[in-house]
Amino acid sequence: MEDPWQKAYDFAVTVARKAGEVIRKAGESEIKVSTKSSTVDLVTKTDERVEKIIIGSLKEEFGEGTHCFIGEESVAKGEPCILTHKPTWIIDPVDGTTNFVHGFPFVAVSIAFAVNKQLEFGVIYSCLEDKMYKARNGKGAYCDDELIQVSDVKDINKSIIISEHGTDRSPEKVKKIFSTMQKILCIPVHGLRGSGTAATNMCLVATGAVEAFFEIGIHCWDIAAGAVIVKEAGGVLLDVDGGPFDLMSRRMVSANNEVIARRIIKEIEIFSAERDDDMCEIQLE
Ligand SMILES: O=P(O)(O)O[C@H]1[C@H](O)[C@@H](O)[C@H](O)[C@H](O)[C@@H]1O
Ligand SMILES: [Mg+2]
Repeated sequence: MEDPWQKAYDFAVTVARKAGEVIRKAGESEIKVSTKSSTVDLVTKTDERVEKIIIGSLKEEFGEGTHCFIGEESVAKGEPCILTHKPTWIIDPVDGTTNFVHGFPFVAVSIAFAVNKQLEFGVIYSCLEDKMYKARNGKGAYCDDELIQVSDVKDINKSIIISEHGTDRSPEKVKKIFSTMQKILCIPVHGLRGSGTAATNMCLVATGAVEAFFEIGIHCWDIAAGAVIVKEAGGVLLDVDGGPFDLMSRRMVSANNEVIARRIIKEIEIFSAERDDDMCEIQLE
């Protein structure tokens, strides 16, 4: 049967590579930082420029009317962040902006595509490592055309777990984040890690380099592509309270299997994060 989204998938890979080249070549002035709101959420000219390139290319190829776009920088400028039944591109032009600014070598372009509120495919280009991760619903996950698979570790004591601190520095949230990390470290696990980009972290789960990655406070554009890649590599996605994964909830556990995911969930101290789709006042559907 003909796949209606094959062209979109191939195009996403091409656009992600093109965006990654722009990031790699960014000059001094394009790395200059401004800070969003009261957090330490950094943004550079490159974030904005790359998002324009990606959305511009997609609009040119697929038309503005039929496809919708949720992009980190567009939402920051007031565009709606609502997932409707329409074909929707979910884009993080530079995942790991803080890394990018500091020259810490993990920066990713993340592009996902959803139809009828279901994720159809995800593409993550880890542009400084030059690794292209991609997955389509029901068709497996790949890194540079090689099939990837999550680890088969079921014993939490033999695991490496990734967690991030996010960008919110309110003391009560930071306290909960570190308390959770302490509890997980002392289970004990082999180690705790963090690459500074949710997209790359999810690729590390998908390749079996780590057993799990969880975070509260991430956004749909950080994790949409990674969600398809983890699932297609044989992993699981859950909410931090053990319920079903919700892309717009700003919280997620991704893991190699449910045993590991649920063991971590037991230790997570949950704090509130405003939903992505509550950030917008206009409801489109
Ligand atoms: O803002 P960008 O796109 O760089 O993304 C975020 C990361 O992906 C998070 O895991 C991470 O914890 C931070 O919140 C970071 O901001
Ligand atoms: Mg991001």
